Amino acid sequence: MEELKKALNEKGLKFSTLPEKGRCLFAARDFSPGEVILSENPYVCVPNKNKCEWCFSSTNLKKCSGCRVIWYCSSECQRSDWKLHSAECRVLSKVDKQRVNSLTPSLRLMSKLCVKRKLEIEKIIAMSPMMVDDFNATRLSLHLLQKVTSMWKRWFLVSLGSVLVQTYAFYDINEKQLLLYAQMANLVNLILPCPDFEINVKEIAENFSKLACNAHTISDSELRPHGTGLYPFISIINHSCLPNSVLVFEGRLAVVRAMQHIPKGTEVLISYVDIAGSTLTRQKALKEQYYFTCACSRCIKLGQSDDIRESAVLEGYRCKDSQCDGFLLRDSDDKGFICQQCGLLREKEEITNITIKLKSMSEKASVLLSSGHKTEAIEAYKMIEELQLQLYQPLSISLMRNQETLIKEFIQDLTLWWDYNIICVGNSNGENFLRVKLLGETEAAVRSLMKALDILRVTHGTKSPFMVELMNKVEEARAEALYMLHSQVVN
Ligand SMILES: C[S@@+](CC[C@H](N)C(=O)[O-])C[C@H]1O[C@@H](n2cnc3c(N)ncnc32)[C@H](O)[C@@H]1O
Repeated sequence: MEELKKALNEKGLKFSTLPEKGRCLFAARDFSPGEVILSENPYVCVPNKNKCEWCFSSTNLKKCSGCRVIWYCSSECQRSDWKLHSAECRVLSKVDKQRVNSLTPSLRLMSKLCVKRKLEIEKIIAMSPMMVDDFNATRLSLHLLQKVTSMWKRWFLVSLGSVLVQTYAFYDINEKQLLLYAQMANLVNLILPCPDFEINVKEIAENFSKLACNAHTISDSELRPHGTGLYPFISIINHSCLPNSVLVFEGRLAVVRAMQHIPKGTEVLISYVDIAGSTLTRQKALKEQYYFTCACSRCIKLGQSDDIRESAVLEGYRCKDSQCDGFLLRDSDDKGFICQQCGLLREKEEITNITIKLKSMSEKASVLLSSGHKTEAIEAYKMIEELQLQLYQPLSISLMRNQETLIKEFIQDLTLWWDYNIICVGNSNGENFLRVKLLGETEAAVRSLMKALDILRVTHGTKSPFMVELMNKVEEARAEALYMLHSQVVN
């Protein structure tokens, strides 16, 4: 613990604990917007399936010739990973070929964790200042963890009797979760039968519980997930729905940057969930995955008029009268939703019909996209957008997500770039990314582009390869837009 405190102190940070949150990270000096608060390589990480173990690339992949389980895109990546993989390779090479496909990323993360701890304990590699024991397990589950061993035995017996589903119903949600961890621990035991490693099912089940609220999804600058990692220092940072910092990834390196001025003595806070959601949606997500009720300044407004309005705008329906911009609330007779501005009722039946239609259209669009029918998929997403505009508020999250999918497809096809010729900033999970919107005005496009870049400079810095490439592209786009503007004036 002393070593941890010292390491944090050197970074201008202070470790503390609060009764309602557990461990916390405080600023021990002022941080300015865009400044890196903490950057950390993972203690262990695994890529999603079919990606390079080291850099997460999905091209030029070759299987490790030792275990024939994991992939590398180059010999440099293989060399960089060898210290840890050489031990894991021995374990993985003994996995029954039939069972290789059962090695999900979370099982692999667990096996890597076991391997790394063994190497540290045997002093083959240096001990990290923070071990996995330091991670918190979900608070609610802590007292239940003692039950895990007996539970997994019970699960094993019950599953033999093929009545697992009925038995699950006896437990509350947290016990259910724990049973799942025990089940996964048992799987690790079955899949990795290795005499080198004594697998302690209880310890592994505990570690799964710790991973659930401490592991981070490693995503790229466009928020595409590539893997999962454990970052001991970063896992001390608590959540707020109004965060002062943001977590981004540069490859496998996790970087926390200040999004605003953070005065000395302030708690460093990031968002664990999509902050674009309504208070109820955010709280549900936090409760399900992290087992706590957020009491940030946004959440304490739950049920107040401002919060009700915000939720209705983000997740509610629009007025039947297309000229009215009022928000709708459920009427007391449960016939539908009433516009709070003009009093018009939007019937439940109409809403249900559009919702069913949207669901079926979205399923079809997603099948078209995943099967490579890009043009048809884009047309389908445009039709979804039209229907969503009839149902939802203009700032609706569902609408924003659909536009995000459309934009990603357009961006990949640069010939369509200028059809969607304005760029603005979207926000998801507290991280900023570029969004292109159908507005069609070059001057406004350039203004939005520069605004987007200003925000991204704060969240992503200026030196990462993503930002360097982006700034060059933006400069090109700006020059082209100015040329277009100039041509319009001349003609
Ligand atoms: C990644 S850990 C953060 C560090 C944690 N406080 C600890 O003691 O290790 C996530 C856990 O911290 C707690 N937590 C995070 N943010 C919180 C908040 N705003 N209010 C209460 N608990 C919080 C929850 O128990 C959550 O499952």
